[in-house]
Amino acid sequence: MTTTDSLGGVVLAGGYSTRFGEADKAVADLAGTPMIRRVVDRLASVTDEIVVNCREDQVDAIRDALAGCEASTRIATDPVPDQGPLAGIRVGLETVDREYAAVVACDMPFVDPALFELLYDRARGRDGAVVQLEDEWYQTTQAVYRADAMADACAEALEDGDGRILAALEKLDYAVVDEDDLEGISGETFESIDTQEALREAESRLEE
Ligand SMILES: Nc1nc2c(ncn2[C@@H]2O[C@H](COP(=O)(O)OP(=O)(O)OP(=O)(O)O)[C@@H](O)[C@H]2O)c(=O)[nH]1
Ligand SMILES: [Mg+2]
Repeated sequence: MTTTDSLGGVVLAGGYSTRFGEADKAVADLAGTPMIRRVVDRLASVTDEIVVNCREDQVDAIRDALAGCEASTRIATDPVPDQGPLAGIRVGLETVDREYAAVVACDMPFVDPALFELLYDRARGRDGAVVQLEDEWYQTTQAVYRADAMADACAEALEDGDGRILAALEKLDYAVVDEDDLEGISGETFESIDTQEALREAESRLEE
């Protein structure tokens, strides 16, 4: 991994989207554009290298969904599928060639790129920056991490048999960004589309 002053990006797409039904939510159409493409396009405005993590059997469909994207993306597949998001973060961060990387899940089509600028700023000199909303979990799938530190922490947590993203985070020196720091950031940024119903609801808003 090299040290540059630029930010890389990792898009997590290796899950089975069971709440979504038969289809893969990563490539699901949201108002004419696949969800993952929306995420990549937004991430591309603040990063100069994007790695998509998924399973081997998703590669063709994801390549199709990203065809013609302005941002060039590399795909890094899970050596073993279904090991949880922590394993996906590890693969993505081991592949990305930047000191810091913005990590975002493929089902967050309204992700605000400005959030990553804020998180990158807070993360510098440390191992990462993560938002904690009031009374809520850390937003670990929309965060900035020092790639090698978080990849190592993920590997250690997985070796310990602890697949929680928080188990990896606890090993890091990370900055916490709270709600008061999010002025100017879109309120929709953390919305994740987990079900067909959520997809339809998001679609109706986009078509308003
Ligand atoms: N590589 C990898 N990524 C995963 C795995 N499970 C979830 N993810 C990713 O982590 C992010 C958040 O996970 P979820 O929203 O629970 O997605 P999901 O697991 O595909 O969907 P559900 O089956 O409905 O929980 C998504 O971007 C997923 O693609 C996994 O086992 N391996
Ligand atoms: Mg899941």
